[in-house]
Amino acid sequence: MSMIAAFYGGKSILITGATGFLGKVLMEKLFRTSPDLKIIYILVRSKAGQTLQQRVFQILNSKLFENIKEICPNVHEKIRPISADLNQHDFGISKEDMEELLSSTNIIFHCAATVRFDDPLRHAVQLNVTATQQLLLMASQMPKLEAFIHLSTAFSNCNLKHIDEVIYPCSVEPKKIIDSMEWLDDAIIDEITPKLIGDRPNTYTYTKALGEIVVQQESENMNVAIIRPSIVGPTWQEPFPGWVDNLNGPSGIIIAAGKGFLRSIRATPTAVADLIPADTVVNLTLAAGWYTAVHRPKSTLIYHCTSGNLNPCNWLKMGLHVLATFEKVPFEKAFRRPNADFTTTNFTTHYWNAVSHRVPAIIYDCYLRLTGRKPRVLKLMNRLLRNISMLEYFINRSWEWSTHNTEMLMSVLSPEDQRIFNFDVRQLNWLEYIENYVLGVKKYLLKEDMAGIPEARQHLKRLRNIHYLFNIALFFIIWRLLVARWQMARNVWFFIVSFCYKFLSYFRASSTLKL
Ligand SMILES: CCCCCCCCCCCCCCCCCCCCCCCCCC(=O)SCCNC(=O)CCNC(=O)[C@H](O)C(C)(C)COP(=O)(O)OP(=O)(O)OC[C@H]1O[C@@H](n2cnc3c(N)ncnc32)[C@H](O)[C@@H]1OP(=O)(O)O
Ligand SMILES: NC(=O)C1=CN([C@@H]2O[C@H](COP(=O)(O)OP(=O)(O)OC[C@H]3O[C@@H](n4cnc5c(N)ncnc54)[C@H](OP(=O)(O)O)[C@@H]3O)[C@@H](O)[C@H]2O)C=CC1
Repeated sequence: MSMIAAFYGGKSILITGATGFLGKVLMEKLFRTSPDLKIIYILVRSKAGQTLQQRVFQILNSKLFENIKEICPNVHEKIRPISADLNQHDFGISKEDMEELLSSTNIIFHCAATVRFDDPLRHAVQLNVTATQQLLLMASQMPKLEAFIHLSTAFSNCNLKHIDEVIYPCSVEPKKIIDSMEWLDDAIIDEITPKLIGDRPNTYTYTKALGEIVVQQESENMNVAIIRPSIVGPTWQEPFPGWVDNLNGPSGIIIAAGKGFLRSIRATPTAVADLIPADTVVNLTLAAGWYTAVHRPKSTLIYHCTSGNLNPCNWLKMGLHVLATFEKVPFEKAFRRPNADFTTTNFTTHYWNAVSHRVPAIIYDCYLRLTGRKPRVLKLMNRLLRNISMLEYFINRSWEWSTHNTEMLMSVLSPEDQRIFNFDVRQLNWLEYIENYVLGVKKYLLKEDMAGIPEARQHLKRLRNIHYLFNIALFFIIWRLLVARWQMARNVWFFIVSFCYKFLSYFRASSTLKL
C-alpha cells in the first residue's frame, strides 16, 4: 500500500493555479492515485468568456484526464471550483466559500503565479509575492491545515552559480516592496525595477525569490515546504509521455524551429539544459506534501527538482535530437525546412538573424503582397526574435543546484512509493524524452494529426526543391551582375569555361582512343 496515496485519501485539498500546466498534472495524479480523497478546492477566475464550470468541464474532458472518469467516477463532485482572483483583496472569494475553505482545508498546493518574464514589477509582485502572503494569512486561520506546499522556481536565485536548498535574502525586504507598490506610480516603478532586480534577468525570478522569503517569514507554526523546479518540460511517463499544453520554456522554440521559422539561436551548446518533466515535479510535490504533514520537519525544507546534477543533458544534445525527430515526425505546413544551428557571438547572431530570419521573411511578405494578401511574416519574425532574446539568459549559463533534501526524501519513501511517486531523474532517457517532447508538441499543442505526416513530408520536399531553384536563380543573377560589371569576374569566367572545354575535349579524345 502506498503511504503517500493513503495519506491524501479523505483529505480536503486546496490548489491555486489548478488551471495551469503543473496544476492540471497535479490534480490528475491526485485523482488517479487517491480517488478516495474528499475534495479538491481550486481557486479559479473566469477567463476568455468562460465561466468557472466551463473551465473545469474543459479540463476534465481533456486528453490528460481521459482515464480519470473510470478511476474516480464521481470526479465532478470531488472538484469544487471557487471563484477567486489572486489580484484582488481576499482574492474576491465570497464569505461562504471562504468559511468553507478555512474550516475544511487540510493541504494547500500553491502553484498560481505569473511566469511571464516581461511582466511589470507591480503585477509580478502582486501575484508572486502579495498573493502568497495573503494565502499564508488564510492558511494560518485553517485549524485543520497539515501542510502548505509552495511552488517556486530553481531560478529564483539565478544570480548565483551554486544554489543550495536554502532561502537567500534579497537587498530589500519583501514587505517594503509590497508596501511601496501601493503608493509608487507606474513610471517610478519602471525606473527602479532594474535597480531592484539587480543581476537577475527579469521580474519573474526576482518576485519568486521575494515570494520564498515571504513564505519563510509568514509561516510560523505551519508545516511548509518549497519546491524549486527548473525548466518544466512535458510529462515523462504519466499519465502518458509528452503531454504539454503551453508555449513556455523550450516548447515555443521547438515549434518555431519545426515550422522552419527559427534557423539559429544564441545558445551555449555545452551549457546544461536543466529540463525536468512535469510528472516528476508533481511526484516530488506530492511526496513533499506527505513528508511535511507527517514528519513535520522543524524548519521549512526546500526541494530542488532539477536534472543537471543527477542526469545532465546539454543544449547541443537536445537541439540535435529535436532536429533528428523533425525528420521522423515533421510538422505540417512548414515555412522552411527545419534546419537550425547555435550561434555563440553577437556578430554571428546578428548576421544569421538578418540572413536567415529577416531576409526570408521580407521575401515571403513580398510574395504575400504580390498575391494580394496582407504581409505579416516580418512582424511575426521580429516578435519571435524578441521573445527568444528574453530566454537567452537561461540557455547560455549553467547552474549547480544541490539536491540533499530531494535525495533524503527519496530515501525515506517505501519501495512502492518510490515507484508510484517516482522523481528519480537518473532513470530518464533523454533521447526518448526529447522525441516524446517533439511528438507531444505536435499532437497536443499544434493539434496535428499523425495521419498528416506523409503530406508534411511532401511539403518539405517541395520546399527543398524551391530552395534549390532559388539558390540556382540567385547564383545566376549574381553571376550575371558580376560578369556584366567586373573585368576580373569575366576573366575568371573565361578561365572556368576554357578549363571545362579542355577537360571535356581531353575526355572525349581519350575515350575515342580506347575505342
Ligand atoms: C548543432 C545543432 C543545433 C540545433 C539547434 C536547434 C534549435 C531547435 C531546437 C530547440 C531546442 C533547443 C533550444 C531550447 C531553448 C529553450 C529555452 C528555454 C528557456 C526557458 C527558461 C525558463 C527558465 C525559468 C523557468 C521558470 O521558472 S518559469 C516558467 C517558464 N516561463 C516561461 O517560459 C515564460 C517565458 N515567456 C514569456 O515570458 C512570454 O511568452 C514572452 C517571451 C515575454 C513573450 O510574450 P508575448 O510576446 O506576449 O508572447 P506570448 O505570450 O508567448 O504569446 C505569443 C502568441 O502565442 C499565443 N499563445 C500563448 N500561449 C499559447 C497556448 N498555450 N496555446 C496557443 N497559443 C498560445 C498567444 O496567444 C500569442 O498569440 P497572439 O496574441 O500573437 O495571437
Ligand atoms: N513551467 C515551468 O517551467 C516552471 C514553473 N514553475 C512554477 O510552477 C508554478 C506553476 O507554473 P505553471 O503551471 O507552468 O504556470 P502556468 O502559467 O501554466 O499557470 C499559472 C496558473 O496561475 C493562475 N493564475 C495566474 N494569475 C491568477 C490570478 N490573478 N488569479 C487566479 N489564478 C491566477 C493561472 O490561472 P489562469 O488559467 O486563469 O490564467 C494558472 O492556473 C508557478 O509557481 C511557477 O513559478 C517553476 C519552475 C518552472
